Amino acid sequence: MSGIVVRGVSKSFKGRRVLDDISFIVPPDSLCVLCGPPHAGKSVLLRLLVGLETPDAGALLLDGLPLERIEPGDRPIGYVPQSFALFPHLSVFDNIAYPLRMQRAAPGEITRRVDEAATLLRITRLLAKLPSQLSGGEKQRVAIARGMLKRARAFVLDDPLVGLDFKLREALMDELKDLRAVLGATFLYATSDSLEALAMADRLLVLDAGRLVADGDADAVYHAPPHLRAAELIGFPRCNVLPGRREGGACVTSLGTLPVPESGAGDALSVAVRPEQIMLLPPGMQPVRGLGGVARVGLIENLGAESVVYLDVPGLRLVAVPANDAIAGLEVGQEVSFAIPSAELAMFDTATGRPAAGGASR
Ligand SMILES: Nc1ncnc2c1ncn2[C@@H]1O[C@H](COP(=O)(O)OP(=O)(O)OP(=O)(O)O)[C@@H](O)[C@H]1O
Repeated sequence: MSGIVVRGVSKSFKGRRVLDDISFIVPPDSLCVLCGPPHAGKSVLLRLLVGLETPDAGALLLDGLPLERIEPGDRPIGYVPQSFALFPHLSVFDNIAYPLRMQRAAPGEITRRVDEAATLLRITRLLAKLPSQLSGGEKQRVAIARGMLKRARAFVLDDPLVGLDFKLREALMDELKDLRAVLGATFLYATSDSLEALAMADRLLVLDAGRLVADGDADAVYHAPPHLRAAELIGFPRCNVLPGRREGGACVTSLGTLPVPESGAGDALSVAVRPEQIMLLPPGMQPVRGLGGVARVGLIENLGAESVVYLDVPGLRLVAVPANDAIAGLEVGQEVSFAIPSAELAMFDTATGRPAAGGASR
């Protein structure tokens, strides 16, 4: 099997399991994003691939080759670590050249390869500068160039855009996607930012507390999350989670009742409601089917292209991103009717986080 294969990998530190039986494949020549909150285990997983840590169990393969048989320094994997720690006393050229010097490459080759990487990352004009003379974004480009220098079939990038302002991140995201295509390489890219993950990913892996809770096409993970934690972790503004309980063939929530078929799921259920699934209704109109009710507008955040509206209902604050024409004239404190069509809602067994089979989820 080509690409990166992670099979049944577990890792503990001092008896505390930080990766629990992780399996996935990054197909060759694709960009796969590993997304998860801080401490999920993303860095540890990438460090296992490059050989900075050793797994307790499981196998890691690249293009069919078991990585444990290859010395860490010889693995054909480029690595952009999270803390890119450039040497402050070395020029940009020497920082990028450092791994090649360690490999005792010939001076001519070093110059050629550094120039090549600098051209790709558009930092040629910075080569003579010291890190202290660079902006945050420029430092990041230098770190990426250094990671890309290796003749590698795969690259792992650990949250390479963390801490940059949004505009720069957007630009670098596009550049990294182009760069991957130019290199024709396999990328595994870790981030804790779910919007970055959705923007970057061909394929999306969601890691939560050392467990893989989603693995699939980014769009599918967003619209039909395979686990409650994936619904909660992917998307901004955050997904609303409505507590419910099974009563016969129904899931009863404080906003109404949904049909739920018999399954192995427990009686405590959670309904995931994306902010854009909440519809504000014109005055006097009541929801016909699905969930809904009357809420007081708690807060309106204008994000430019869209507005986030916080709706207070007894015991619950819902986050909504209504259609633009629905919010015209809306004011804080006002009462509004809202509806949540049931057809697109995902429902989960609260105890396990797994989909409550069938139900209203797609
Ligand atoms: N060498 C180590 N010794 C002990 N614990 C470690 C070690 N490396 C990582 N951990 C622990 O493993 C867990 C996962 O860490 P990891 O750095 O992989 O998280 P992460 O998902 O990359 O988070 P972040 O987004 O904050 O970088 C954390 O609880 C961390 O403290």
